[in-house]
This record gives sequence, C-alpha cells and structure tokens, in this order.
Amino acid sequence: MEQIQTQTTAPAAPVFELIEVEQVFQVPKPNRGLSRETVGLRALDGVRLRIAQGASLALVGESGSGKSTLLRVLLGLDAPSGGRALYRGKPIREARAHGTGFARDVAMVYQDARGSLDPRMTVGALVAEPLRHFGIVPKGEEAARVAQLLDRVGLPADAASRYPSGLSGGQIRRVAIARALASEPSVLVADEAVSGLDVSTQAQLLTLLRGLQRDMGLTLVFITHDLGVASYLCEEIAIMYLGRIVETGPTDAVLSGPAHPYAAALRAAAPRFFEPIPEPLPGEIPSPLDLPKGCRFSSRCPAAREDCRLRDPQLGRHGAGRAVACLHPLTETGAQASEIR
Ligand SMILES: Nc1ncnc2c1ncn2[C@@H]1O[C@H](COP(=O)(O)OP(=O)(O)OP(=O)(O)O)[C@@H](O)[C@H]1O
Repeated sequence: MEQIQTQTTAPAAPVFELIEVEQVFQVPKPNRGLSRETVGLRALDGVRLRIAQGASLALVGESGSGKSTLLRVLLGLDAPSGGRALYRGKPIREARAHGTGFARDVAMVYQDARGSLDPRMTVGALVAEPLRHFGIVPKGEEAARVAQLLDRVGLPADAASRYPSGLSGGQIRRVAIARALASEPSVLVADEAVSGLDVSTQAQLLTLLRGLQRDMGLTLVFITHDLGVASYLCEEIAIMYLGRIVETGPTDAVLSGPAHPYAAALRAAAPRFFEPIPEPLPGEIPSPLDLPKGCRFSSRCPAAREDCRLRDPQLGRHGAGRAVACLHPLTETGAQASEIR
C-alpha cells in the first residue's frame, strides 16, 4: 500500500514510520448491567504516517480523534495492538527498551508543563537533571550548560535559582523546553505546548519553538487544536478524525484548499482575528463504539452522498505530497471534485 510521506522534498530516512497502526482498548460494554463484558474501542485504525528527519508535523483533530493515543505510540509508551510503529527502522518499543539512545533523542514537552516539574527543585536543578542522567557534560560544566539552555529559551540567568511556583505560565513552558533540549535531542514532541496562555505569550513561545526547530534542524511533532498554531509552526499537517488520518500534506496547501470536508469544516470553524465567533463544527463526534457505516465522517458531513454511507474511504494520494480519505474530495473552490469532472 502507498505510504504517506510528511515531507515533500528530501527522501531522508524517516524518524518515525507507522504502518497500518491500530490501537484497540478494551472498555466496559455500554449498558452491560452487572456483567463484566468488554468491547474493543478502536482509538487508532489503519494509521499510516512517515515523519522524515527535520520535518515539522502538526497533528490536528477534535477531542477524542486519537492524537494522544498516536503520541503515546510514537513515544513508545504504549505498544500498538496492530500494525508496526518504527523509529529509524526499528520497532519503537524495542528502541525505547534498549539503552538510553531513544530517550535522549526523542524529547517531550507536556501539555501540563507545571505538573511535569518537581516543585521542590530549582529551575537550575530541573534543567541539570537530564544533563546528568544522560551524561551530556562533565559535572564541572553543568552550571554553564544550564545557563546556556536558559538563555536559548529566553530566560534570564537568575531564573536558575528560582522555583516553579514563582514562575508565570509562559516561563514554566520555557523551563520545560530547556529541559527537553538538555539531552540534545533531534526530535521534539509537544502536546498542546502553548495552549491556555494569553495570545502574546503564545506568540512568543511559538516564535521560540519555530526558531529552535529551524536552527537545530529538529524534527517536530506538535499536537494542537489550533489551526493557526499548526500553520505557523509546522510545514506538514495530519488531520485526524475518529482514529484515522483523513487528510495530510503541506500545511499551507491543506489549509488553503482542504480536500476533506472535515478539514474544510475545521478550517471554517477556526477563529480569526476581528471576525465574529465562528459557528462550531456541526454535530458531535460519534462514539468510537458506535461508528457510522461507510465513511466515519458521513454522519456530520454536509456533502455526504449515498455511497459515503456505504463505502469506507481509505487514505489515497491527492496531488503533490497530499493524501485524503474521502470518496468525493473538495476542490480548492470548495466544490466536490466529482461534481466538476
Ligand atoms: N487508556 C484508554 N482506555 C480506554 N479508552 C481510551 C484510552 N485512551 C484513549 N481512549 C479513547 O480513545 C479515543 C481517542 O482518545 P485520545 O485521547 O487519543 O484523543 P485526543 O484526540 O488526544 O483527544 P484530546 O484532544 O481530548 O486529548 C477516545 O475515545 C478515548 O476515550
């Protein structure tokens, strides 16, 4: 089957490759009464993705679409229940289990940055911890490297002696980024790393992350609900719906001319400055335990036709570096391509 590449240019060896990845969780059966019956919840379903070295990929989708589940597979925290998840050609779980190479190379910035930092440690000690753990510099050089890292993320040198409780939300995120960079990773994975902050702090952090990604050639995987953030930070985008990637390709191309009606709906629902609050996406994401027949977006799709309720579209190539899982993809004008053929 065709592989979807997240970078349109260099055919570099992928950092991550997901091949038909599935993740099924056993959950209590609805209305099971007192029985212990369970049912499989398909949180990821046939996900194919290639993330090349130096790529920046935004994973976008509504709550429950499977972004965090995908992230846990990429980080090797969970083994997928089906398919293959590879890091530089090796199963991710194996790479993670053997030695410290994977943990050093793949750094994570968590959504709850404050919760991920020990409040009893100073910022200096927090940033020094991974330096020591991975043996990055001799002990005598630790303080200088901590100062360098704090400077790189835009924190003053005296931040080293402060405690997390005395820092603002934006400063806390900078500490989390400094800690992530301490192991000299080539991959940075971030989950909603700028959400919940005011607009100007968000903008400063996005500028920082984009600078780091470009200057250090980092591979960036960024989970976000915010298409503006995706478009500023990431060259590639993968849009998820109910455990599937429904559209992927260069962010600008996908957002300026979405081919999947779900991508179009997300874009239409995205807030823009100086515009009235947009309409939310119509309808609710169905329960993954009760998926619509045929295309899983058909129950909410304004353009669904009869065959959409019968046939389940697979992700297939759609123009340069793009792929879409839709029987009747949209053209750039928003019309359905099948209408004007
Ligand atoms: N450990 C688990 N056990 C059972 N179900 C799970 C588990 N983790 C996730 N799920 C289910 O899998 C589906 C995908 O969840 P996931 O958290 O990956 O979505 P998400 O897109 O990251 O959502 P959010 O933006 O709210 O974090 C949801 O239906 C969720 O309830």
